[in-house]
Amino acid sequence: MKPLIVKVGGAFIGDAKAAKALLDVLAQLQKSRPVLLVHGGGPIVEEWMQALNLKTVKIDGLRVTTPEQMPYIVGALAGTANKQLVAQAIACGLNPVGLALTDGAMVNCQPMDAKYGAVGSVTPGNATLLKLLLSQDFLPVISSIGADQSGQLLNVNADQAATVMAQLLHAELLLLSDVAGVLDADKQLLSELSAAQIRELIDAGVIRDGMTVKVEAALAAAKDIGLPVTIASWKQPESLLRLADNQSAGTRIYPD
Ligand SMILES: Nc1ncnc2c1ncn2[C@@H]1O[C@H](COP(=O)(O)OP(=O)(O)O)[C@@H](O)[C@H]1O
Ligand SMILES: CC(=O)N[C@@H](CCC(=O)OP(=O)(O)O)C(=O)O
Repeated sequence: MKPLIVKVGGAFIGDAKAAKALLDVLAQLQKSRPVLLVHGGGPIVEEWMQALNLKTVKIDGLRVTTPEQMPYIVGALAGTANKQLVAQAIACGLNPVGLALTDGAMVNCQPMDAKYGAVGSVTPGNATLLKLLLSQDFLPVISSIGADQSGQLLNVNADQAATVMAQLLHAELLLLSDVAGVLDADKQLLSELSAAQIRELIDAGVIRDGMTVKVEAALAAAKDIGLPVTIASWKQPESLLRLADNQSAGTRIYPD
C-alpha cells in the first residue's frame, strides 16, 4: 500500500491533547500502511521571535528569514517542535525517529529569491533512508529545516516540505490545518477543488496567506503523483480513518 504522509502545523504543535488524538489515529493507520509525519510550527517560531524582540516579516505566506533569526528558527522547529512530537509519539506507543530535511539527502534544497533571506525551495532527493525506516515500522517525524550544498541552513515552508516527501515516495498526502479545509467566500467548506477553481479563488482573494501556499503545494503534489491531495483539520483526527476508507473529509485537491 502507498505510504501516507500527514503534515501538521500551526497551533497543533504545542497542543498535547490534539497531538495525542492524532497520534493514536496514526498508530491505527500504521497497522495497514507506512506513515510519515511532517511538521511545521509557525506559531512556536512566532512566540520565540516575540520573546527575543525580533521582527516577523512574511512575503507570499513565507517567513523572511534573516541570519540573526536562523538559529532560533532552527531551534524552534528542528529542536523543540520536532522533539516534542517525537516524545508525544513515544507516549502513544509509536516508534518515532526525529529528522529534518537535512538528513539522508532526502531532498535537494536551494535558496529561493534573496528577498526571502535564508528560505529554501526543495526537490525530491534520495528515498533510501526513509524507505529503510518505513520497512522497519519506524515513524519518521520530519521538520522543515534543510541545507544547501554549501552547508547553509535553510528554512522551508512545511507544506512545501510535505509535498516533496509525497513526490519522493509516491505517497498519499494529507495537509492538516486548523480549519476544516478550504472555505469559500461564505466560509462554507469546499469538498473538492480543481486547478482552475483554485486560480479563481486566489485571484478573488478568497484563498489568502498560508492557505495560498498550502493549496499551491497540494496542487503541485496532486499533479506530480497523479492522486488527489486532501486539506483537512487536525481537530477531527477520526475523519482520517474515514479517508482511509475512501470516504471524504476536508477539501480534495484534484490535479486538473
Ligand atoms: N479560503 C480559505 N479557507 C480556509 N482558510 C483560509 C482561507 N484563506 C486563508 N485562510 C487561512 O489559512 C490558514 C491556514 O494556513 P496556515 O496558517 O499556513 O496553516 P498551518 O499553520 O496549519 O500550515 C487558516 O487558519 C486561515 O486563517
Ligand atoms: C519559509 C517559511 O515560512 N517557513 C515556515 C516553516 C514552518 C511552517 O511552515 O509552519 P506551519 O506549517 O505551522 O505554517 C516558518 O518559518 O514559519
